[in-house]
Amino acid sequence: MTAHILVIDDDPQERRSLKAVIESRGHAVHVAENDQAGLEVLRKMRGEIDAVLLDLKSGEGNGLSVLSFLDRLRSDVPVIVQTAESGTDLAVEAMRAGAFDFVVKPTSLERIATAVSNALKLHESDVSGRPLKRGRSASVSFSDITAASAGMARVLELGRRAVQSHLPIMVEGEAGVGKEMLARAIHSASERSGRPFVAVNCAAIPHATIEAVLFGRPDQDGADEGLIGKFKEADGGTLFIEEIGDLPLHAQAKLLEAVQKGEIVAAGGRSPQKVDVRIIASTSKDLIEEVKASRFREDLYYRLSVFPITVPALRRRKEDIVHLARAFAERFSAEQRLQRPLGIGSGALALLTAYDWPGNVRQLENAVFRAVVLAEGGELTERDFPQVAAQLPGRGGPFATSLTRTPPPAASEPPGTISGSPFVAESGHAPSAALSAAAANVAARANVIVSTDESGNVRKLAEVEEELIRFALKFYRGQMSQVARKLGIGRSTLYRKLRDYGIDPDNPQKDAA
Ligand SMILES: Nc1ncnc2c1ncn2[C@@H]1O[C@H](COP(=O)(O)OP(=O)(O)OP(=O)(O)O)[C@@H](O)[C@H]1O
Repeated sequence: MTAHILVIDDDPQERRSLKAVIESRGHAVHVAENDQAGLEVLRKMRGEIDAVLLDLKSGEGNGLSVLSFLDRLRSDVPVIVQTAESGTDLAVEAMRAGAFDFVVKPTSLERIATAVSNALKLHESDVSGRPLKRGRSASVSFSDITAASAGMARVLELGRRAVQSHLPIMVEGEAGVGKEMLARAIHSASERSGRPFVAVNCAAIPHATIEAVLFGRPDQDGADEGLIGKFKEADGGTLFIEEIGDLPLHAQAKLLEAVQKGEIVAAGGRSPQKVDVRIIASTSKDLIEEVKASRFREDLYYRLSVFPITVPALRRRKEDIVHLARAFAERFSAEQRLQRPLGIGSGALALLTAYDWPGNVRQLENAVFRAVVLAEGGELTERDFPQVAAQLPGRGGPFATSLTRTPPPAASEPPGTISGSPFVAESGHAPSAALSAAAANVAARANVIVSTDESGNVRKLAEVEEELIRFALKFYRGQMSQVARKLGIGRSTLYRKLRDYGIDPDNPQKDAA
């Protein structure tokens, strides 16, 4: 299949070479000499560009505007950024802004061509195979929500309680933490589940039309088509109002009326109409601050916040990461019709847990999706998460090589390394001491149990068992029955093991013990 690749580079010589190598792979190449020209091509060919190869420069017009343009379009076009070694900060910024991959110059044209093929492979499965935001119409139940942490257990408990009441709910939390998923689960578990769940995002609708979108607009003598409005669409069901903090003040007054009286007045209309809608609002902003700054009505705030639920950021519930990653790998393996679900190696789990995930669960979901689509082995390893590795501080020379999947390590290179920085070794190879020490270090921070010791040998079973028991005691806050149940052993066995290992259940940490 011929794909359309946009190359943005100010060096005519580079443009020619890149064009030649990409065309030799059978793709059509469009070139632009700067961001502005690149944006123009993207605008004109909207939907037709399959991947962008972008040269990053420091200073103005550095290429980041291209990423923010694609972000605004909510476009999934993968962008590969190229940077000189001195521009790696910019590359990290680009990865945060959603770049698919980056290569550090000088690099071979071959490597760039591989980056482009990977990007196309991913883009193709994204477009053809993947339900973009978990099949918008699919119903979600509480059991679909992966929740291993105490923070998420609390969220689910509140969510289940909220099902019983008819009060409006306010779901707070950063972008991508799972606010909509929770709202859908509440709806599905409620007596309204047979009626529509309608979502509307205030941040995505121009202020001038938001009243009509929410409350409808009557057909004005056939002058224009009327709008039914989200309230009416959701009648009998649930209306999920996302980013409520972005609702303009004039629409806030109408929403307050709707909440107080259960009636709406269409935009430009006069007569009120009854509606029966349960409102779940969400916000990633601090609404109290918005109230203080007079951007949000206080009375509306109190009306909507009678049942607040805060979904914690993923970095505050790192215990969930391993479970989420495994669940996503299983789901995407099935979606990609792999014969067997891909597992995730301990090194990769340590890496994923050590990272802070500013884009929360959505970012993790996308990283696992990318890894599953591009995976070559039966198990995902650190190599399958180059964007994460690149952003972790304290990794030895993360920018020394390309983030693109590199060929298997040469005999002299220790296995289990990415970009020259060590992690947990893959099975079958004895890792170097430095490698294991670094792995243990990260794992200790990340609550992941490492399988090899400082000299690179497999650790004793008893040591690993002791570590796991200490972890479980901390994790379940000393709830002995829960710890025993989760470890799959009886309480008396647990007590015996505590005695054997000299673990104080009230103070399970080794240093303290
Ligand atoms: N606990 C979870 N278990 C499984 N999948 C999850 C979980 N939390 C979030 N997700 C997935 O992560 C993605 C983002 O979730 P969701 O859209 O609910 O987040 P959000 O907080 O509403 O984001 P935004 O504010 O940006 O709209 C979705 O694809 C969702 O299915």
